[in-house]
Amino acid sequence: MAGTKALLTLENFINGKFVPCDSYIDSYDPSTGEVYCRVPNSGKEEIQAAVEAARAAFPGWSARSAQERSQVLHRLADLLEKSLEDLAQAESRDQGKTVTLARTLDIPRAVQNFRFFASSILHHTSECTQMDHAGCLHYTVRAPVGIAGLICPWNLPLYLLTWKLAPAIAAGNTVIAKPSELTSVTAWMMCKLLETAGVPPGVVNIVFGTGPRVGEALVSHPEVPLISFTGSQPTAERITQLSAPHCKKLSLELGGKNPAIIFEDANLEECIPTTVKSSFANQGEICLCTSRIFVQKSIYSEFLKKFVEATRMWKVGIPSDPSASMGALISKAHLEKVRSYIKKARAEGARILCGEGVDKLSLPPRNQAGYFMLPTVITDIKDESCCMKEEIFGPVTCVVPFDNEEEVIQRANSVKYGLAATVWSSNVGRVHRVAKKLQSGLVWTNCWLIRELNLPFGGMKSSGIGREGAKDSYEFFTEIKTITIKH
Ligand SMILES: NC(=O)C1=CN([C@@H]2O[C@H](COP(=O)(O)OP(=O)(O)OC[C@H]3O[C@@H](n4cnc5c(N)ncnc54)[C@H](O)[C@@H]3O)[C@@H](O)[C@H]2O)C=CC1
Ligand SMILES: N/C(=C\C=C\C(=O)O)C(=O)O
Repeated sequence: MAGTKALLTLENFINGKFVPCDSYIDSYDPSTGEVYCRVPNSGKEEIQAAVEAARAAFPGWSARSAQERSQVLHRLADLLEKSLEDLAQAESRDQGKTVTLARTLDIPRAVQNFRFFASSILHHTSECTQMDHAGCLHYTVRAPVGIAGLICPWNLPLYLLTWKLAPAIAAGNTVIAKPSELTSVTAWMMCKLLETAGVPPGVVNIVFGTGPRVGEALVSHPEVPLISFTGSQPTAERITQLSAPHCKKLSLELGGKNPAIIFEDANLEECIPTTVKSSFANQGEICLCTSRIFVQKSIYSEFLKKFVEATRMWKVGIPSDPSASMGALISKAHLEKVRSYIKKARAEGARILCGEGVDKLSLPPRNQAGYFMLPTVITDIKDESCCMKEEIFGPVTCVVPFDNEEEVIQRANSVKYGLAATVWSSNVGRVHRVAKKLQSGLVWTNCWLIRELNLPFGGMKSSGIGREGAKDSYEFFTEIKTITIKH
């Protein structure tokens, strides 16, 4: 345990108050490898207190009109926006990503999440049907489910927390959220804004700590009927097991092994920079990142040469460096895991074209113990290799050739995941055909990560269960009832 004097110490936020905890976990600055923060190591007791607060707040919050709740969300968005720079600096320090990315992606999207659901909650309609022969009118009503449990990962901390929190409270639920123990700071900072925004005590409770301890206490609690989770597949399995005895409603947003399919008629001027970005943005730590690049044989050599050149320009630097495209990975353990995949690829006879073990990474002395690595491109690798099958979740991408459309669709679909794919071609018919046949919840053609928050987001196969978005999140965070009126 590091000396605690200068360390930032977080507290749980329960019933509108910051509450200290009996024990704490060290949290590291990924760019230096030093402990800089202490995160509450909460457990069952803290979850019980949060459940009591959320239960007490539910009748009042759920009885408010959608317009009133919408106004609160708008105020919270405005307050977050005012703190954008502080939040961006904190997110970067906690997660390792560049300040530029936090400033231009993470925090703006957190603000947008509140504004988006503040607006969309006002526009839902319900169904109504007539049954004249029986003299009946049928209609549906929706009601908030109750206390929503939200469990979030470390890669896009405030971005993904607010993507769950905003629709949950907009729909009238009260919430207990558990951020990742690796990245808890911006959630704690957001708690300081809740009262000013007009969020009543107990509506939003944030309990910090590890998955096995506080995460499981939340999932197992009988008064939490709904869990929204983003993270890894093994954790999703555990959450499913613990939820089963209570028949909980589950939304599981999991990993991917996302293909990019690049046909010979692709516009390489656009495709190459976008595919570098889709492979390495946020250090490759986004579930939507590309990690298998299939390139049609006739342009394979040209693509590979230009792609490696462009990857070498994707600068790794300390997170505050405005010219850096990539910062540090989340943890030492994760860095080692990512590196181990490159070792395995090399042992299998694959070629590492740039990055780890090939190029030299230069860092200031203070950052030598940080969790940095270079973006790495692997080729001459078999589809059966673990690097082509498993989610690495780091700055590593594999490039392989293909002959024709049917073959590449079959190969792209040959993994257990089905989250996101990109297709590059100027043939509109082909783009439609291929997109339709890919086993993937999201397909971007000639682009990547252009998000329309109204439409369903989520994966098929082992990439998860359920979808998030305007209508989908509303349906998940509410229960529907059919009412029949005989007249
Ligand atoms: N969105 C995604 O697709 C993400 C995928 N991952 C994948 O997962 C791998 C491992 O990353 P982790 O942070 O370990 O992911 P994880 O799935 O263990 O963690 C995600 C969240 O679940 C919580 N959690 C862990 N065990 C739990 C349990 N038994 N009950 C309830 N909550 C629990 C964690 O504390 C964290 O808040 C990554 O290398 C990556 O491959 C990680 C983060 C996000
Ligand atoms: N769920 C993840 C990303 C979501 C992005 C979005 O909603 O735009 C992830 O990386 O885990």
